[in-house]
Amino acid sequence: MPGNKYNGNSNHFPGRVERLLRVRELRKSSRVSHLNDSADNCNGITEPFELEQRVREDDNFSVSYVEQFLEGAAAARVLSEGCERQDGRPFRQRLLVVANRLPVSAVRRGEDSWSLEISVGGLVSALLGVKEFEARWIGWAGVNVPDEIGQKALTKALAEKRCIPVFLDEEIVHQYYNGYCNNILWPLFHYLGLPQEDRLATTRSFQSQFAAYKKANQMFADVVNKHYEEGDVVWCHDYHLMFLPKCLKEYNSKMKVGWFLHTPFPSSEIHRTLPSRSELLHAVLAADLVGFHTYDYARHFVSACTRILGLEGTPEGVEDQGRLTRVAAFPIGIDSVRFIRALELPQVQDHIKELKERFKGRKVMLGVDRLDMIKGIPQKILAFEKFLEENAQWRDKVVLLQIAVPTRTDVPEYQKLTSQVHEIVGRINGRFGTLTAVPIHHLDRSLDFHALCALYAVTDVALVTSLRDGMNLVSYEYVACQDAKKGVLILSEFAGAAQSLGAGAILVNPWNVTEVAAAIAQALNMSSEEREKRHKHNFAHVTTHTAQEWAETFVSELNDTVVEAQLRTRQVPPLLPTKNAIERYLQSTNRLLILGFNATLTEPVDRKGDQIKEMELKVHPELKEPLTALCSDPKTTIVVLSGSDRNVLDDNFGEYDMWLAAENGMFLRITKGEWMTTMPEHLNMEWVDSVKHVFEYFTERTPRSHFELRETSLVWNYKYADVEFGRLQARDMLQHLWTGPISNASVDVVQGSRSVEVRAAGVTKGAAIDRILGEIVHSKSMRAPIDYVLCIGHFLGKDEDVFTFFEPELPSEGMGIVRTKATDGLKLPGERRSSLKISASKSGTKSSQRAQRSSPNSEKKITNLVSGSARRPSPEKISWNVLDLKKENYFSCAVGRTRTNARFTLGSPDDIVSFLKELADAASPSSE
Ligand SMILES: O=P(O)(O)OC[C@H]1O[C@H](O[C@H]2O[C@H](CO)[C@@H](O)[C@H](O)[C@H]2O)[C@H](O)[C@@H](O)[C@@H]1O
Ligand SMILES: O=c1ccn([C@@H]2O[C@H](COP(=O)(O)OP(=O)(O)O)[C@@H](O)[C@H]2O)c(=O)[nH]1
Repeated sequence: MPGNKYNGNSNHFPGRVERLLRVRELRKSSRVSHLNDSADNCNGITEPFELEQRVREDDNFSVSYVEQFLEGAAAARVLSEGCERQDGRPFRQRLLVVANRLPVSAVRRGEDSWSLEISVGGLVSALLGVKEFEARWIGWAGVNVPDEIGQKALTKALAEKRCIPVFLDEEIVHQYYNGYCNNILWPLFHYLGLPQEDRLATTRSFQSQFAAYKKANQMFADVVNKHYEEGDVVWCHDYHLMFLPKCLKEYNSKMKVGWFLHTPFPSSEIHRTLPSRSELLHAVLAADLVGFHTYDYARHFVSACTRILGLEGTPEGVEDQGRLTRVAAFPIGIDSVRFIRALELPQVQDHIKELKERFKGRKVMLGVDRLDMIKGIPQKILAFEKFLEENAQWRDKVVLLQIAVPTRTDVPEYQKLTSQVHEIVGRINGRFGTLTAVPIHHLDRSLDFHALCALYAVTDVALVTSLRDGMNLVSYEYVACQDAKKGVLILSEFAGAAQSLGAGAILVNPWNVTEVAAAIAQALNMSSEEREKRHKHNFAHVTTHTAQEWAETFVSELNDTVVEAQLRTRQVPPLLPTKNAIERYLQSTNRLLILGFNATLTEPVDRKGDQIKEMELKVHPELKEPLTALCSDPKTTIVVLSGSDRNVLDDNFGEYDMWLAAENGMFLRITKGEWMTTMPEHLNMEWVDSVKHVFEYFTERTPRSHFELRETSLVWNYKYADVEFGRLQARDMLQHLWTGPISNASVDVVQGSRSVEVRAAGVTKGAAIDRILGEIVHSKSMRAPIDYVLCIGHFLGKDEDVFTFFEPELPSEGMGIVRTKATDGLKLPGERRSSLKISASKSGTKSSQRAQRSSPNSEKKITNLVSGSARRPSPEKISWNVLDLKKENYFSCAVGRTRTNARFTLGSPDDIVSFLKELADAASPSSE
């Protein structure tokens, strides 16, 4: 195959980790040199100072911060390492960030005037921390703009902030954002289950919401496509845009597309309840790189793809027909410097003073959450109530400040939550409050950045009790602002942050109100030494694992994933050049077509796999005509070479005029004649009973696995069993076969992707082929050599020796098969061709000799193996080149595999059908 092992290319391609380590080093040294450059800067303004200066100068801090980010002040240094444009200027990679929400929400002030306010939420906070790229942000401005004047004016206002709007009308927002995103995906991904469909009005059924979701995603894609320039990196964010990678790749398969999920990805058992589960997974898999906050979420995603879609999960990601979607964990961080520096600002200091005064003599606990059911606000307040109940001495000495930012207020579940929280807070304040003080201060609003930083800095304990949370940046921000006070973080074990801040925090199960109450007591009573130790640990994490690091790592892995895919593609043989294969076929005089059966000529089955249907192999109904036509051509010999047993081939191909080679060529029959065996005479089959016991044992213990007892092999198949259990069982089985009592038997154990096969040693399709050829040549009384070979199949690695058997490009030395290079006068200078000399007195004798060579234990004679099968009598001695094959006339083709020895590939049996139809049409007498 071009570019495969025969090329002997010894160039060293650095592996993925090697490449990523290099990029990381470059990034680090670039940062050092950047800092040095900045320090040497004559006006002395380094980037953070510049930011701070702007903060001081600008009342509207948030918008200026957005501006600072979007102006790409620090530009794309990382990826520009070593890359200069021809004009010597550094290459700047553009990053298109695509998220449902823009970092600013628009408020209409007049027909053509708009003001912009920063959007609240973890995604916005994190991405604003990313300053290394020349970024454009594409998203929805959070407002319906039906008129053209308004749209134009808003587009212009946003363009100044390097934001590009996607205009979604009210109905779409209702069905896509409030409906599918926030009423279906959001609760499902946070383990809150799906809403009952009958609770929704008919216009809000799953179907219509999903249709709106797809439509909205296409609208985002249209805007990206409009602004995309070659070389850009497109980074899609979150559950709102799971369809986007697919839409983008359909438009331009070369686009570098990454997708990152900010929420948890739930266990596959939860995801599989979603009616559109498969479509969504496939759409995400169109991306080059898929990222999650934690390894757990990544693992759940891969497992959903293997269990629901039946794809292969590998340590790198998910593989579908040779294409890999890389899946990995990229824990997000915050721009810690921004918080640390903000604490020094006079307005923040003023806030801090005020707060200290206000809560003098009391310990202050803080909760900052969007008012969302995933944040566990009711559970938090109930735990606080329990704490007050059990610790009367603390009642007038502690206060809980709960900032509950209103969010998704159009969704009924969120409205209900607001009332529920108000009710509980009222009850507790009524119960424990005094005339002058209440234990809970509950605010239904957001705070500005400075007020938030001040709160983070003065409070003694932060209480994060999310029932599930993708990461939870509030916990990071709290730690960043606590370097003076060293407050305690109580953190839900169900927040992604628990994996990174778990060492320093007190981890709790938020559902266990008693445990949380105890954690509150522990935090309030903690010694300063312990607080310091815990804080130090988490502070180190928060200040090193920043939002910048997160984005740089993601984008550099995305770039690298594309490089890796290109390297992989180079190793993948090209698609079968069908036109050329047909042309060469028409020009040749003695053609041999070797066709596999299973997954080559079989009827397509539903992707999920219907076990009963699939186990009964059926030839593709559309192949009837082309096969009949091709078989009737006297210049063409067709052999179906399969692992299946004789009955299966009889049932499927009995009506055609062709050769059937069952059990990997151990039995051969021309359809007009009897079955004969080409089996080596002394093939040892004494192991069969022992292996059968082993297979029975594993089949009994592995639901939905089955085994097939053939005459020369046994196959245990676990394709329909639980994939992970099946693999474990296969491992156990293989261990036993390799090391147990039958390990010395003369067998080969062949591992398929979801099967284990045990065969007599030396039995392969390649080993059988010259015996088969001998019989065919003899039976057809062939006198002219075969000058065209087409060999197509979905073969196990071990059987791919049938591809190499005919390979004119291969040196003949060292091959276990009898082949000679053509040396006759027909050979032209520089011409490569394969030839096969049949020189033994009978093909069967030659075959059995070879089988003996490859299996030292095969001296025991095979007896009565097949009743009713005749061993062919010796054909008369023939000694001539039966094969005279120019490389241009050899077409080996793997079906549905990309790692192969074949020269070419085809994707599926459907492609074979189209090709054979075309071939038969071209060869039919009417088209001549
Ligand atoms: O824009 P909204 O619908 O009002 O919601 C705000 C954001 O909430 C979610 O944030 C998540 O991202 C954070 C950063 O990665 C993470 O720390 C947090 O755990 C997540 O809940 C949502 O994923 C965003 O899309 C929303 O913008
Ligand atoms: O009044 C507020 C309350 C919160 N936040 C920000 O909202 C984000 C919340 O992110 P988190 O990851 O904790 O949860 P999410 O809301 O994204 O689910 C944090 O960056 C907070 O600083 C804010 O800007 N103003």
